[in-house]
Amino acid sequence: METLIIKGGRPLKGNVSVSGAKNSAVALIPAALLAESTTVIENLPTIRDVHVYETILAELGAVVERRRNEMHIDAAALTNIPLPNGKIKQLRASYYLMGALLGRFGKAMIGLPGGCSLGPRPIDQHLKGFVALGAQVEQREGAIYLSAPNLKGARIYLDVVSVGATINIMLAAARAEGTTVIENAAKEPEIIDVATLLSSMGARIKGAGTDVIRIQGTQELTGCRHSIIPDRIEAGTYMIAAAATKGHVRVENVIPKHLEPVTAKLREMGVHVKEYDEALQVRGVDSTRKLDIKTLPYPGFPTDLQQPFTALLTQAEGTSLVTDNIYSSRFKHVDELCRMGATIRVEGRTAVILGSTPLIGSEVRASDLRAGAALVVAGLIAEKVTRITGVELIDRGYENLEEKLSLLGGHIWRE
Ligand SMILES: CC(=O)N[C@H]1[C@@H](OP(=O)(O)OP(=O)(O)OC[C@H]2O[C@@H](n3ccc(=O)[nH]c3=O)[C@H](O)[C@@H]2O)O[C@H](CO)[C@@H](O)[C@@H]1O
Ligand SMILES: C=C(OP(=O)(O)O)C(=O)O
Repeated sequence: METLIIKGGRPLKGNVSVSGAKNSAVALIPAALLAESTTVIENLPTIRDVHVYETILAELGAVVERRRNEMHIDAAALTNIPLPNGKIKQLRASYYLMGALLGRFGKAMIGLPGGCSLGPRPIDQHLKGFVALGAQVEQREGAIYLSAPNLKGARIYLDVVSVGATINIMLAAARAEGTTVIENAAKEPEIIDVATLLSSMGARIKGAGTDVIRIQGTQELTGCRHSIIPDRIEAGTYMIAAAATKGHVRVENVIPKHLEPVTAKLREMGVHVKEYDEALQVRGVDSTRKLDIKTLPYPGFPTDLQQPFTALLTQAEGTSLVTDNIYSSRFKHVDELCRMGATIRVEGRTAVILGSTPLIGSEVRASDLRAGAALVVAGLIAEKVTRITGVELIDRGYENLEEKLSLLGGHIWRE
């Protein structure tokens, strides 16, 4: 079992470069299976979710080659074997194999996905979309069976704004006959990234990034080359860590627009944030003001940064409120932060965080990916040594976390 060890109390200083986005990578890899020729994905982060996907692709018969941060995927000889469980359960985004295999073969059998446990995470909107495209859907013994000899474009209104359902429907629709219209679609930058790849492969997609997306499908998708957008959640985590340690950090290789909600909230606290074309510079201050945060679908404040931000708010002056409107129980980090001396109580979907609280290094466990990020931020602030277990969950989404933080002067290592 690996442990992350952090000796806190050192301000982070210097430059850090952000990797490609996890939530794009895990959608672009299955999207590549829609073509019968080679797709090259650049700026791929070296994270566990990508590694698990690589092994699933090998099981399916795709020829996968890794060259540094590139993945070459030749899906010409792909086979449509059932994927009931195992690797499928190790990540949330395995659900994209439903849309990809349905599009490519007209049928698929996939186990229910895993991913971070944040409260109920149904996939009813994904399935509603597949049914609208003409698929028969059956759920039994923990797996989904999909079959659609002829996928046909349709108008689909999502009852819930869902990143996964929007992308999954786009994948299947890219090879459907005719036009699909997704209404009340999610607008996250990762959706635009997937639309860009599918367009380069030959589908015609309009409206990605708005709440109405039109996809004109084709059977003629071909491989292409695509570079992944920067990971706004990784970038936000370094911005929060810089503010929390009262450091001075330039976060490079970012799209500042994608981080507007984080920049706005840091500025509201009194933290200095400067925007450049492809970088954000964060300078922490001695005293910060309390805040209220409400998570929302993009362009609102991202739920994936609510947990690390909570660690920062233990240092603000006054009592802050963090409400998660996306997930009902994304608060498993709270008990661990309290173990480190924080005073936080959870009332329904809201964490009430008492500020100006010194944190003391302790033995804590990352229950999920961003809970882990919250504990890393807390460990960087805390007096004495913090030992974090559950590191494999942090590895799902952060490339070279200790190296990047060490280069910024953080005292962090893995045992
Ligand atoms: C791999 C990936 O990209 N993961 C991201 C994706 O997860 P994921 O795609 O799973 O999240 P969704 O956007 O689908 O979920 C948003 C909300 O809709 C609900 N819902 C979703 C689908 C559905 O069929 N029915 C339903 O009720 C969910 O329970 C949740 O309350 O977006 C989340 C919200 O920004 C992020 O936290 C995750 O990091
Ligand atoms: C919740 C997350 O990931 P996933 O949906 O892959 O579990 C996340 O990246 O914070």
